[in-house]
Amino acid sequence: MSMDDLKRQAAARAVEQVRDGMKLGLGTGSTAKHFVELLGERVKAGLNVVGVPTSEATRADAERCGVPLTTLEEIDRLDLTVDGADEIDPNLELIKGGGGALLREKIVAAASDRMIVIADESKWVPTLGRFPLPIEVIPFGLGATRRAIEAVFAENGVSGQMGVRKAKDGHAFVTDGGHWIIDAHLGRIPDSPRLAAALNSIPGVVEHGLFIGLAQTAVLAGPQGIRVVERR
Ligand SMILES: O=C(CO)[C@H](O)[C@H](O)COP(=O)(O)O
Repeated sequence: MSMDDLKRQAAARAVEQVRDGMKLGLGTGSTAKHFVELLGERVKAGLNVVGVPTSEATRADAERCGVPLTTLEEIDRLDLTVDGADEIDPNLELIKGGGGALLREKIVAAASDRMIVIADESKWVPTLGRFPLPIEVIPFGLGATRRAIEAVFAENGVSGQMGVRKAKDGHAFVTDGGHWIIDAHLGRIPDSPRLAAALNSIPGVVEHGLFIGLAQTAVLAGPQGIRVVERR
């Protein structure tokens, strides 16, 4: 079974949690894309839902699949967000942002009563940090922001190479919000809630990929089947 088959299986399990009338957050990435496609099939069969997309890519996918869309201006809260992740630890803390959509993903997850994270088993880790931590920054004053990030890393006992993410054309990758992303190769983040709070305090940091206390459920698909982990 391919990795993509596993991602689709996790997405299919999450679609089972969707009820008629729900307001949904629609994640970004290859796993979330399966969810949008499967949701679109149910909408065509008569399911009544609305979704808030977490990226322009997901907006395009949802439109293609016939999933009705709304915004967080038009509605106050979402019932459920389903999104992928780059890493998931046993406390259901996450690293997200490999696809560059972390800012909208976090806004949407925080506006949701429940978040289900869907992934293949390879995303499950004992400790976050093997995947480079994405940090979304304002391009202005980048040097100062980088130094402030380095100082926060030192205070939190982590270190590693940092680089501005590049697009395929070699220029800086620009997020949907018009910002840049620094990827920090930390290897291991012993206290992710503490690091997350410290990064939030840096001027110039718009958002970071540590999702703390947001996911209630992880649906992990592996060769042996599906494992569902609930927040303790
Ligand atoms: O955070 C994300 C995008 O910003 C994605 O959810 C994350 O990168 C996982 O992607 P995939 O499902 O393609 O492995």
